[in-house]
Amino acid sequence: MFANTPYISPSAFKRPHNLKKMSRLARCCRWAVHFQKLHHSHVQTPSFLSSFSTSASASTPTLHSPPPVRVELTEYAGRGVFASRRIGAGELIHTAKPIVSHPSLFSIHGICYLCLRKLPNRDSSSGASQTVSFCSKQCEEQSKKFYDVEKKADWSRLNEYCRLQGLKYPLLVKRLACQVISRFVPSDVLDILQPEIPTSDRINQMKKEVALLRSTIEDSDIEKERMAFLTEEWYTGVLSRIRINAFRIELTVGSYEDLLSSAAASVIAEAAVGNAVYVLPSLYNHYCDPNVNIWWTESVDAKIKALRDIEEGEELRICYIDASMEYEARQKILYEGFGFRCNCLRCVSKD
Ligand SMILES: C[S@@+](CC[C@H](N)C(=O)[O-])C[C@H]1O[C@@H](n2cnc3c(N)ncnc32)[C@H](O)[C@@H]1O
Repeated sequence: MFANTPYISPSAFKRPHNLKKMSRLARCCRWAVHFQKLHHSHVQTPSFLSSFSTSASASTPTLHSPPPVRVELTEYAGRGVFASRRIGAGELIHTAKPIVSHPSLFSIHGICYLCLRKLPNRDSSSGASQTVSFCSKQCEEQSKKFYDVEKKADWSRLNEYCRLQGLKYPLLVKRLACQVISRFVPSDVLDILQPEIPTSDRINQMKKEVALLRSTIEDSDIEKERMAFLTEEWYTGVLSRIRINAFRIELTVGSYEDLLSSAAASVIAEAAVGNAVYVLPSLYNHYCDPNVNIWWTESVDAKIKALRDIEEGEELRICYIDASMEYEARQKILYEGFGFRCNCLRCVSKD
């Protein structure tokens, strides 16, 4: 299983030339240590750690070969993902399972509560009295631990808060908190990801949210000591990482019926079925003319595919936003959402 985690180049650990490099190095070392801690942890190993798979051709993924990538420090953006061999256009580079996922409140009754797969004959927008469902015994089994915790509490206040404010990430934190309480993942599972630096407004908002989350869990019969991790510091750290690293999951259309319902959903609300955070996909940097693409077909399991031929040693980059947007709009969203100004060739030529 550990063999399937991406390779970190030893050169990333050698002869730092200056302090900036040393601090980047320290972050990279912490990341490697986290992988080891997770691997040796007595906590049940979550499925995302064994999820990397790759293939020589997109149609025949093999489960146990490591992906043809390595994680290294870049000159401009902390860590990045690089090709460890030549990769052909169209090749499925790897797949990934999420650390944490949650359906959007709009889709919640029409999709599997764990893998976000569409449930047959379900109208996603129907009544709030409906309970959530799983698409298979396997998803039900995998969710059992955190769902047993979740079922003990009344989440209506948190759901209402998210609905009114148009927020989705507190739902991911709620799910993660239930996973930690049920000992499905350690409380520091997201620490390997880069956090955003929150503004003071955001910090105040997060203080309110953690109070809401704590009081909801306190009102259930979960033992106090199992929620000791749930502090303002934990919530802020987790949400700051989710904000930079969460993916909005839009399933690619499979049938004519799917096409109609996704068209309807995009008019009524939005086409995303939910949000999720992964490990390896979160290490890809952004480029406005990307060489790889991340996409979802029937479930939350992500697929990373080469958009063109990639040489060994080339950095693999995805586009975080809608690449068809104009230069100014792209710069604004990247700066406000991800905290950086893009210097890619398209942006330099203001394309
Ligand atoms: C999802 S993380 C990507 C992995 C990250 N480099 C790391 O070390 O964990 C997104 C963050 O990486 C940095 N980043 C990604 N693409 C960038 C780019 N094209 N230029 C500058 N910074 C970038 C930004 O700080 C951004 O908020």
